[in-house]
Formats: sequence, structure tokens, C-alpha cells
Amino acid sequence: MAIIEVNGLRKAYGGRTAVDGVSFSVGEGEIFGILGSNGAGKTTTVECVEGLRTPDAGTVRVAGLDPVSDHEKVTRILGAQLQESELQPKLTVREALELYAAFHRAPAAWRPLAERLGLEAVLRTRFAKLSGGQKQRLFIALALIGSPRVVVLDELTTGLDPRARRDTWSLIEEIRDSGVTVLLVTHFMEEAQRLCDRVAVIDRGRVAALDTPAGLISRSTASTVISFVPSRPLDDGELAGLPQAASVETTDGRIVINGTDETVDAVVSLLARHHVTARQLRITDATLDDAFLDLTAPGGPAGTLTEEEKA
Ligand SMILES: Nc1ncnc2c1ncn2[C@@H]1O[C@H](COP(=O)(O)OP(=O)(O)OP(=O)(O)O)[C@@H](O)[C@H]1O
Repeated sequence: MAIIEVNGLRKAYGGRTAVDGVSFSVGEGEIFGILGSNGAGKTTTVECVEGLRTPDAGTVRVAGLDPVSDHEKVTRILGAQLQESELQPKLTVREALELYAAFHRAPAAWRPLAERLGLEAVLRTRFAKLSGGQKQRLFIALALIGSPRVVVLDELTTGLDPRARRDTWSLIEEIRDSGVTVLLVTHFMEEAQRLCDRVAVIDRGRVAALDTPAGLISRSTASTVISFVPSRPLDDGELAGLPQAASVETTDGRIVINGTDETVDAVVSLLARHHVTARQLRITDATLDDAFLDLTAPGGPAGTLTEEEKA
């Protein structure tokens, strides 16, 4: 069952359109990713879901409620991550948890929540003295303190080191496993690929694609990466003319081709025809990073919408 439904959402600032007809729905228990470049319209979209902005057109529903006209009810269902500027630097972790618990009618017990998020050791530490990872864990705790059914996490791991980022990913999975739906806004393809059940790619205010991470990769014109060092140089023209090759690059003698299974077959035939051996041959699946670049390229395959996107 869908817990978030967004239909034909439009929002402009002044005369400038930021979100231009965005539609998606999020099923209960999913980790749903919103992916896009800077300025694509991600934050505006989730702010409309949170009821912090009023749409110019379209509808948004959270558990069937309008986040603007039913704002109070929606704040009991949906927990949003604060921005750093919204917490007093002198507040201790314990004070922040107690303060935010007091905002809710039926808050979660803050102590077990602090334990779950590894914050017991810093309960008396002021916000300004916390590390980046500790601050993010506190933000997650504050988003969860009202025992929400949905939590919105926006650019949560920006600025974290790789270990803290991975720790945060595990926490997000635990949150989902505890039954909370997660709406995750991110720039990081690896994060979306690892965590998200489904992803909406927003490009210039529109949904360019909506699918599982694996689905997005297989739909892109560059689902496979072939790389090798030829035993002798190959003709650039023949390489560029390979079927379904989205890109061909040569760096320090290594040829890297982004394409499909059809491209792999053509590379094998080309090498055989010219009696060239492929040294250090690697054939790997493309990453979400490759698919994202392909899906958001000007004139790219952004028009290949699934049935859900067309609806
Ligand atoms: N309060 C505002 N007033 C005017 N324009 C705004 C405002 N907020 C956002 N915009 C503009 O709307 C567009 C979409 O911005 P939005 O913040 O939704 O994108 P985003 O995908 O979240 O970007 P980022 O990844 O950089 O945070 C951008 O062109 C931005 O400059």
C-alpha cells in the first residue's frame, strides 16, 4: 500500500519552475530514493511532502492526508531530519532528545533510541562538539522520536567519511527493518544502489526515470562496461562504430567501452577478425553512477518511462 502519493506536483519560485509535474508513490516499508543533480528539484519535492511548501499544482498525500491542510496530523506520521542550523550549538544531546520528545504527543522513549543510535556516550556533549557522524545520528534520533511511520532523510551522509557513511547506511536499513518507510534524498549513487528499493531520478524538475536500482542500470544504454588492453592498436573508427556503444575511451593503452551485451559480442568478433588478443579483459555491470549520467544526459533516454511513470 502506498503511504506517500505525489501526483503532477508543480512548484515555481517567482517565475522559475523548480518542480514540473512530478509523480511517484512510495509503498509502506520501502526505502525510496530521490536522486538528482544540484538544483534538480529534490528538496522542493520533499518539502511539499513534508507540508513545508504549498504546491502550485498537483496533489500530495501522506497516509491519505494533505500535508498542508492536515499539517498537524501529518507531523505525527512523518518525521523529518533537521538541518544543522536548526539546533542550538549549546544544547546537549540529552537536552535535544528531551526537547524534541516534548513536541510529540506519544514520543518514543529517548534513552533506548539513543542507545540504538550509539549516542549514550555523548548524552552530555554539546551539539557543537559532536563529530559529523554523531550529529547525523542525533538528527536520525530526532526524526524518529515521534515514532513516525515515514522518515525523510535529506543529504544525510554528505560530508561524512566512508566509515561513518557506511555506519549510517546500516542504521537506515535497521530503521526500515523496524517497519518505518524511508524517503531518502541523495547525491550518492553508491548510497542509492546499496539502500534503495526504488529510485526516482529527478532531472530539471521532472521524473526522468523511476525503477529499482538494478532496473535503472539495465534500462540505460550503458549497462555493461568492457575494458581491455589490445595486443596491438585497434582502429578508432571501428571501435566508435560498435553497436550500442554509449562511450569508448582509451587511457594509457586500455580501452574502456560502455555498452550492452550486444557490444560485448561485437568486441569479441572485432578482436577475432583482426587477430588481436584482449589482455586484462574485464566485463563488469555498469553502476548506478553510469546509468544516472546516461539517464540525465541531454537528449538521453529519459523518455523511456515505465508503466508507473506514464500513469
Ligand atoms: N526558496 C527558494 N527561492 C527561489 N528559488 C529556489 C528556492 N529554493 C530552491 N530554489 C530553486 O529551485 C530549483 C530547485 O531547487 P531544490 O533545492 O529543490 O533542488 P535540489 O535538487 O534539492 O538541489 P540540491 O541538490 O542542490 O540541494 C533550483 O533552481 C533552486 O535554485
